[in-house]
Amino acid sequence: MKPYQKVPIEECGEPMIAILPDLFAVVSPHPYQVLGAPYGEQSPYFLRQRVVTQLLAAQEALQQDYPGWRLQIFDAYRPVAVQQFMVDQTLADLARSQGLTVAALTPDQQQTLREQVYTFWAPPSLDPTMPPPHSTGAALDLTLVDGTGQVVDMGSPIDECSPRSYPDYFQISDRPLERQYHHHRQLLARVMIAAGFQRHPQEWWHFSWGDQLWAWLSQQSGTPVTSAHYGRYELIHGN
Ligand SMILES: C[C@@H](N)C(=O)N[C@H](C)C(=O)O
Ligand SMILES: [Zn+2]
Repeated sequence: MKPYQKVPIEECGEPMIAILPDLFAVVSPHPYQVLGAPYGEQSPYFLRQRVVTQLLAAQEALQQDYPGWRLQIFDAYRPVAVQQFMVDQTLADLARSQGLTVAALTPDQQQTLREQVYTFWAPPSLDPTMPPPHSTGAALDLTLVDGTGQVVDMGSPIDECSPRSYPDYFQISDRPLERQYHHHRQLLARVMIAAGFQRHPQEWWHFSWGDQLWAWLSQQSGTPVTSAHYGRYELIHGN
C-alpha cells in the first residue's frame, strides 16, 4: 500500500465534463486507445468539473508569461480496466526490452519488473478506499505546446519508466539543453501548482487536484487537508 492510499475519501459527487480541444491542446489519437485499451463507452478526455476549472487557471497563468502557449493533455480519465490494461502492457514492454516475455519471467524477475512498473503506475485496485488516481477523474498527464503548436521538449517522453522521468532529473546538469529541459519542467509545475495542483513525486507530467495523492502531498507541504474530494468515478455514476 502507498502512503497516500490511507487518506480518507469524502466523495463530493461532482460530475466529470469533457476537456474541450478548443480550450486545451490534446494528444490525438489517444495513445492508450491506439493500443486497444478497454474504454467501452468512456473517453479519456474527461475530468471532474472543478479540476477543469483549475486547469483553465493554470493555462491562463502560463499564457501571462508565454502568450500563445497551451497545456497539452496526454491522458486524463482512466477506468480501472484501462489502468489494469496499461499496467499489463507496461510489464510486457519492460520484459520485451530485456529480450524476455512475461510468461518466461522467473519469480525474481517478475518482482523486479513489477516494482519498476509500480514506481510509475498506480495499482489497478478495485477497493473503493484506494482508487487509481486517474480513475477518480482528478488526475491528468500533460505537457506544454509553444506558440507555434510545437510540443515543448521536456527531455524524456511521458510514461517512460526510468529515472529521467523524475521531475528534477536534469536539475544539476550544466549542459545548456538539459538546463532547458529542467526550465520547461519547472514552468509546467509552476503554473499547475499555482492553480492548486500537486505533482507526482516521480513523474514530471502527472498532476492532480482533489484525489488522495493530492490530499497526501498537500498534507506533506503543511496544508491542512483532511480528506480527498474524489473517489473512483465508476462508483458514483455506475459506468
Ligand atoms: C505512468 C502514468 N501514465 C501515470 O498516470 N502514473 C500514475 C502514478 C498513475 O498510474 O496513476
Ligand atoms: Zn498520470
